[in-house]
Amino acid sequence: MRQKIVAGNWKMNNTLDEGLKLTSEIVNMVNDEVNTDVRVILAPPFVHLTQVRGLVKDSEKISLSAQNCNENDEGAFTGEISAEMLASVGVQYVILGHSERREYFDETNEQLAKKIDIALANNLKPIFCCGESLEVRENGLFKEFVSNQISDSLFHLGEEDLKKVVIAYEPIWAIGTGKTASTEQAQEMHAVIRELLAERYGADVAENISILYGGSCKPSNAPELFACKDVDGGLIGGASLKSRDFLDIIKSF
Ligand SMILES: O=C(CO)COP(=O)(O)O
Repeated sequence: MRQKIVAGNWKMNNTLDEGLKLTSEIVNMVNDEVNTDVRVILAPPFVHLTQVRGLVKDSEKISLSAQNCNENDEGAFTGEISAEMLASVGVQYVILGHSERREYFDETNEQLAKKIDIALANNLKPIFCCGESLEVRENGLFKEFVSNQISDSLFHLGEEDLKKVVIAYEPIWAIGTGKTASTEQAQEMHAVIRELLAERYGADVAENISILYGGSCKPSNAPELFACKDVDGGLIGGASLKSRDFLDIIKSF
């Protein structure tokens, strides 16, 4: 059975107090209401990680993620955070290749391959994001585009490392726009991704990789998205900032 996952990417939102309040609400609600085998992941800003970790560390269902890491081991990279630092404060996952980082910070597939390697070397599980712009969707080349993102950044990995990666398909035209991919569009791309993984790593490996959907996922559309055969959960932005909405999404399986 593939791991079901709902991850909340807070992006650059919440002061520390707000983040801790949100975390406490989520911890209580997950304890009280969630009895399925879904893994809940919180990805707060870097400066919240240590204290959020204090609140979630006793929860069997909740894990902690960072939103990025640098591709180098250590050194003169002012303002950056290494994978080793994240591991040292108890972080278990790291989001890599989010479209906002690709767009605003010019992250390339090649750079992301290095980030994936350094994350894995420090026992962090990458949540690797991929997804096409509206322009690429409309010119019809979206399957090739997303397949290239995945093969360029992940296909140098051996099987054991690839098994530790979670993939998040986030069509850029659906992020923060209120415009969700239809279930057909989501399922179609998730199946393309799984088939690509099967061709490179074999059907058994592909069957066990969790592929999350992201982009305007909310309580009203999560049930139908999560019911798709190849959708194993969601990477949630805006709706993860409200505990009730986030919980309702977690309970949508
Ligand atoms: O980018 C996302 C999660 O990483 C999705 O954001 P929204 O859920 O706000 O559209």
